[in-house]
Amino acid sequence: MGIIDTQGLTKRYGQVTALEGLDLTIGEGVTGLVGANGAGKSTLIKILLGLIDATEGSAQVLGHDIRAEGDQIRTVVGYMPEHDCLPPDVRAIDFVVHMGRMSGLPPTAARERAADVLRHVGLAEERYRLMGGYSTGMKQRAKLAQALVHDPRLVFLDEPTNGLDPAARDDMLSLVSKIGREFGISVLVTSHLLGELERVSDHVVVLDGGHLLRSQATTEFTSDTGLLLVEVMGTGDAQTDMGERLAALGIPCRPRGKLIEINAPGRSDLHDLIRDTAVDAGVGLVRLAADHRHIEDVFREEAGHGAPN
Ligand SMILES: Nc1ncnc2c1ncn2[C@@H]1O[C@H](COP(=O)(O)OP(=O)(O)OP(=O)(O)O)[C@@H](O)[C@H]1O
Repeated sequence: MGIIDTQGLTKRYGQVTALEGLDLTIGEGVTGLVGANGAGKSTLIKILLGLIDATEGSAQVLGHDIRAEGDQIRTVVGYMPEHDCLPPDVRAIDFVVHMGRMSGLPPTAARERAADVLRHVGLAEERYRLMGGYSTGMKQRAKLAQALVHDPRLVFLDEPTNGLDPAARDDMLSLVSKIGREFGISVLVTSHLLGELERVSDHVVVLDGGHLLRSQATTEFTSDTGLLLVEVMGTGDAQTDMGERLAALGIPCRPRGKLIEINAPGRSDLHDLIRDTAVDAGVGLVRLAADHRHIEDVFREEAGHGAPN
């Protein structure tokens, strides 16, 4: 049994089928739930929280049945909704304390936990400001803090990077990773950007038009390509010099950006050869690493076109 299990889960909104016969098992750790806009990600989360009813099928969250035990589920699960839900004329500290109280924490514990989680998400001093004046990144952090205040075993984070610039996006993904690895809370995190969650997820679930397309460990997506990537540094055109020397030794290689891509799988002496060649050429070896595929590459190869995006 996983922390989330679904059997034949189906949701129809009138004529629209948002989820179709979903059979899914999700284990502990960080799971990325990816799919294009409208794939059914938010619908799945809302059904698992008991906020909306499934049309057909059944599901359990941490062993609790979603239809009969919604209250128990909400005491052990946190939820960061996709859309802005923060009252603008309330301070973050008061809001998060209130959410803690709503989840059953006594007043003192709620105040302590609220201060703790706001600090963890990077809103230390700012917690005394009204949330109406917050940037998008700060609002996302406040939403995340309220999802964590009652110390849940599992959190649902719906598009936590939405509307963030690249730096804030990176910060949010690091926070997601920290929740999973340092705090030991299991995470189900959604994104419509297929590759975005690769860095932080142990497992990836892909939805497409309400159907389950894949459910796999991230490492299975990002398998070794058999190629080696080398980066060198030196005076003049160190990359070309190194490439020409390797080619002269019969090593198939070509430039890839500022890297040299080497395609010689199965040569056991390759690492030594590259190191010796760098020494002979008088260049510094900055990087020598196996090349891994990215989740987007897997879909591009399989589908012959772009993956859900
Ligand atoms: N309340 C509703 N009434 C009617 N249709 C809905 C409702 N909520 C969602 N839908 C439809 O159900 C489908 C799945 O929507 P859902 O919001 O679950 O997808 P999503 O993967 O979360 O997409 P997004 O990233 O855009 O939020 C879409 O076709 C959407 O238009």
